[in-house]
Amino acid sequence: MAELARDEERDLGTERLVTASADDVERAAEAALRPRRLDEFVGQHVVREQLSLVLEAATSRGAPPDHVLLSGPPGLGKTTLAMIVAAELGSSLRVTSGPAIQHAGDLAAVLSSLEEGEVLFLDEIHRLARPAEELLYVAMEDFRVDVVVGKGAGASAIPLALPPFTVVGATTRAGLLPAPLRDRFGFTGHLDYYSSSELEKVLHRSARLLDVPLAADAAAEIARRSRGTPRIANRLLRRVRDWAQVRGDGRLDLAAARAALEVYEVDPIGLDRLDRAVLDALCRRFGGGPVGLGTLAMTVGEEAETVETVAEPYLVREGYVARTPRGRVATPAAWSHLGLEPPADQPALFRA
Ligand SMILES: Nc1ncnc2c1ncn2[C@@H]1O[C@H](COP(=O)(O)OP(=O)(O)OP(=O)(O)O)[C@@H](O)[C@H]1O
Repeated sequence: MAELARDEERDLGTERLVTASADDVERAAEAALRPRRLDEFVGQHVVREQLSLVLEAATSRGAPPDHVLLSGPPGLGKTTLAMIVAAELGSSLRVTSGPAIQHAGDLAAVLSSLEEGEVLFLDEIHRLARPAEELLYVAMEDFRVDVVVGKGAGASAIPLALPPFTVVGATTRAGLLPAPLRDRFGFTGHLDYYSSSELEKVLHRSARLLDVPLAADAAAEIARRSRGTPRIANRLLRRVRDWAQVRGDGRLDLAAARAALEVYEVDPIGLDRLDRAVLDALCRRFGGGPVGLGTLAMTVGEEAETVETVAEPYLVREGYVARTPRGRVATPAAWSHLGLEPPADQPALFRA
């Protein structure tokens, strides 16, 4: 069920400007903006410092580092960091993902083709099938895969030694990883949402790479609307660039940023049309709630899953909506964002 929700989020999310996930076309556009080395990677100071120690120590020992697990929401830089790990080690990166591996044999084929010191990036590692997961434990710990030959009672396993390599696993749901798999990672880093000033740095760096003039106040405006996520910041930057080229004078200043983001219906705190429709329904139609998810979804003309997986996570994270056992409730921040006064009989939960 959790997986269904995740897929739903991906399918529906790609149509939104403020989604944290990306489709293949966008990933191609992103490639040009990826930091290549650890010192270009903005923010995440703790993970960066810890990872840099792991990598430097391994390099000075002349041996591959411990396996690395990166967890955190989409769009915060897990893939970028995996690429950086390979670059810092001066080795090549092989990329696959949990859903791409249908059978244990697929993973055995990837593992047995690895060369010494290579980095294997396993995205969405929490979605590996159980038999593949078990094969991975052994490969990570003993650098060995057991190749099964024959079928049924006559089947036997032939151990195949692997050269030392490093797995970089990425997951948006570390909690779903079984403990034995989690334990195989010598280093685990959790990526968190970025501050506005970190996102401004990301934006200035991207603007330099795209060769567009980005004013400081425009960068601050875009950063504020980017939901703490570099992927969203870079996407909004590209839309502001479009506006400046077509409707403006090519400069990405504050007026251009505001005008472009108004066209794309991304409001001053990064809410889009659906987010605002949810808040609006909660406050104006249901007096702040509590209201059930199904009713709320029907009111905004969306499926319940869409409201739950696409709009709600950010609204809840930012404190505009609370989920209570009796239903969804608008917080005082939601009322004030809509420019409305909360009614005197607001749920007890939020009365001063
Ligand atoms: N710390 C950072 N500094 C600069 N740019 C960043 C940083 N983190 C991410 N980005 C940019 O954001 C985009 C998305 O990053 P990335 O693909 O690494 O995210 P992800 O966490 O792997 O997402 P997903 O879980 O969807 O695969 C990239 O284009 C990258 O350039």
